[in-house]
Amino acid sequence: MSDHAEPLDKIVVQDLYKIFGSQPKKALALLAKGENKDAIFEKTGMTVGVQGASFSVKEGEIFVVMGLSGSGKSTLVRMLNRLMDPTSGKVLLDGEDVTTMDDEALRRLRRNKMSMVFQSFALMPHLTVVENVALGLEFEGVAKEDRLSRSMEALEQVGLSAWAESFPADLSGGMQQRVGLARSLAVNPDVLLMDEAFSALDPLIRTEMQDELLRLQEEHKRTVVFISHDLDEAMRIGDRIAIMEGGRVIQVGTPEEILQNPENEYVRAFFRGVDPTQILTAGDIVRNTQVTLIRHPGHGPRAAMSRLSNQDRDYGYVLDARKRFVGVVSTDSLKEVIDLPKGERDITDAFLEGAESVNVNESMQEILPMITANPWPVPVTDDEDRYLGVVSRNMFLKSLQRPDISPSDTTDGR
Ligand SMILES: Nc1ncnc2c1ncn2[C@@H]1O[C@H](COP(=O)(O)OP(=O)(O)OP(=O)(O)O)[C@@H](O)[C@H]1O
Repeated sequence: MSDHAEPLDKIVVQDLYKIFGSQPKKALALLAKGENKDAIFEKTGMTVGVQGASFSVKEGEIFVVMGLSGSGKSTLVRMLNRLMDPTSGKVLLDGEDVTTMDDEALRRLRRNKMSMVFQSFALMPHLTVVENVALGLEFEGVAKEDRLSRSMEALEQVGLSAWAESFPADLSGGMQQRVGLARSLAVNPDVLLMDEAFSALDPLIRTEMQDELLRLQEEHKRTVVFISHDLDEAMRIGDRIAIMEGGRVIQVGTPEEILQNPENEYVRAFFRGVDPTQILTAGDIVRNTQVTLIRHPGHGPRAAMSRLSNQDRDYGYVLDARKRFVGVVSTDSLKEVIDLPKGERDITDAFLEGAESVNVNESMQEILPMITANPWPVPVTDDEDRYLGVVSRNMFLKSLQRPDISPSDTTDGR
């Protein structure tokens, strides 16, 4: 039983379509007949922006929408707050249908619930930083004192309160992007829509902004829909990723799920570019706490079994008397051994194949195939073959989000 209730669906998208052109119905009819985007454009001159998108975004998660240029990411996300009107389908926010909202309801939605951060937005050079942040609120008709205090709060959240009275020209590119983020945060939205918000930044500042977003999430847990065409970014910040191809959402899942089970060649091609694995070693992310260690010899299968069951684990690591890692046992295999005639019941019989250990210095690139192929975590040993801990797929993926590991301080040979 879990202590935590499942997060609620914050946004539910149901069979959403966007056709650009004068006769959308004609294009929808052709889509229904199974014609594809290119054929429809050729026959009718109409462009299929998004077709049949259905998914939900959970409260508090960072949901990344990823895909090649022209795959429909921006169109999809702009329909969430009705910057674009869908041709058909529904978008529910907290159960309320956004697609049927009138102008007043839409204004309220954008003022209180959903705000959008763009890749490039113009800061007014003659306005101070805090006035620039307040601009969004002014636009939404918020009273002046309220505007300034909310803007100061937002600047504090992005670490720029000391710059409130400065002018944009005094700020670096990264700081200016923070001002853009602060502008959206000032609305105090439940939902942040971020359209390639960090793509124009140089790589170091981009990583810094990703960390900033993750830090803000720890404090506030907003629901974030983040468009990116960059897998590293998606894996680093995304709780789940939706992959778009030719207007369709072809796969939604955690990075781990997609990595393990890519829907098609297009998705696989994205994940071929997984790069951060090259800069992390197993030792960087090894963790001792997740496993139960079983001494061998000395513990019979029954004792090992009870240790595992006591801790609610399906597997344990077996060490020899000198604490060297010798293998893995699962409860299933232990059960089989317990059924053997007495005298033959050795824990060794229960060792699983494939739980090869890796050295602490091996890079994640090298152990990634093991991590994806095996259902259990991969044990990590030091140069003297002493067991140190395990690396699991989950930890590997999580490690991409760890701000304390930066590419510059993870080197091979540590
Ligand atoms: N206003 C428009 N009028 C006509 N076609 C459009 C319009 N906006 C987008 N499209 C088309 O819809 C499709 C999806 O475009 P969209 O901008 O949503 O893709 P994207 O994945 O966000 O691309 P990018 O990464 O380049 O921003 C493309 O074929 C595009 O040409």
